[in-house]
Amino acid sequence: MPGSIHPFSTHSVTPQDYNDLIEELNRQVSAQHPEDVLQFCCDFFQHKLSEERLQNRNPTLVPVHNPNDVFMQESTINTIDEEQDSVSDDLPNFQSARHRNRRVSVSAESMQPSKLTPGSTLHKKIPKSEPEIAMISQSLRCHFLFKSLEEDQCRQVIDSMQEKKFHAGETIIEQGAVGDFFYIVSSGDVDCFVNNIKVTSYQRGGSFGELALMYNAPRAATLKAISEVTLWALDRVSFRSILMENNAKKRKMHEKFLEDVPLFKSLELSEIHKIADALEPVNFDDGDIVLNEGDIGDNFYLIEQGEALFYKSDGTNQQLVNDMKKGDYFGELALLTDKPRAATVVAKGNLRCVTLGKAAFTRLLGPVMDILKRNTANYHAILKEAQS
Ligand SMILES: Nc1ncnc2c1ncn2[C@@H]1O[C@@H]2COP(=O)(O)O[C@H]2[C@H]1O
Repeated sequence: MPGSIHPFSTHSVTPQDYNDLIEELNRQVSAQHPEDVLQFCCDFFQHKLSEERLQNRNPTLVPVHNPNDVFMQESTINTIDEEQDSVSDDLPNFQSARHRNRRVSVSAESMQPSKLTPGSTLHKKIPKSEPEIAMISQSLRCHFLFKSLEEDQCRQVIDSMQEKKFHAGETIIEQGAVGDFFYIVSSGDVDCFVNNIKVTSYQRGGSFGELALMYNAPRAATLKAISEVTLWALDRVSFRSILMENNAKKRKMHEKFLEDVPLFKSLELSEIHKIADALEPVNFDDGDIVLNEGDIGDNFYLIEQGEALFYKSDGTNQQLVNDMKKGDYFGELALLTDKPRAATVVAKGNLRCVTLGKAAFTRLLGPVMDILKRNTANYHAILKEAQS
């Protein structure tokens, strides 16, 4: 616009403004002691830039945020048609990742739920049949990310989901691409490949595509339709606006505890965060059976509070073989070996645990798998001793 000052030009920032910014940054760095100072500074300025752009209603392109962005500001990814766009090619995480039929622009927009007013475009209501609503609702209830949502948040997720159809052979998600949607399968079969190796498949009620949206990471796997497929898709903006605040609370709650768990001492903070996100709390009263010897194993447990007793059957009696306390873990043996549970676990007093399902256990505990395997040798020794 001739004669007008660009709202983000240096003209709008006085030397005093600049000094104030630097001082604020210094204060935050001193208060929060970030592990990655450069990333922290980068997030700080991105946050400021996004705020200013929002105020000026000029959502131009900004870089993608760090998954651990403490400023709770998220970039909004809009998928737009190839022929329409004005796209940034300098998105650090996603430079080479471009979807086949879509191009991706990243614009500054607040993801804080408090800033999303009802009736805004983010709170859309896409009509669905009752059976589809029931199916989506059931699928969400089984998903670690959505399980703890309030009823109205769940409803928002369901309302926001849009139908997408794919033909047999079509790629739904490409490994390395930018994350744009989280999906629930309505009908058809979908195969999942990591580095061209099939790792799993999904049918009606199955869901995928959450990782890239949660962590601003490139897609971790390729998903292909192997029949005619209909999916319900939750766009990135809705996903983050509904889920992330909820998740931040959960992360805060478990983070401190996880950092003190000896097994996780070697992990990076970002790895701890991912584990915290996937945890599900479970409580037991005195004498409750947590799991039974001989059962199929489907969960890994960490003791957050209380004590657990381990019993092994000698054919007629139950023998006490071990006990565990806060920070200890159990349940990994059956997951590592695909064998039935090797002992019965009983709560002594009130027992509070957090659990990881098998898929999350395999995906997230890769970095400590060697330690887990090494430690199973101790169990074998304990169990042998108890049986002799
Ligand atoms: N072994 C696996 N590794 C990575 N992603 C997986 C795996 N199994 C299933 N997936 C899903 O495949 C999705 C690919 O996109 P995302 O990375 O967003 O989220 C990923 C998960 O939902």
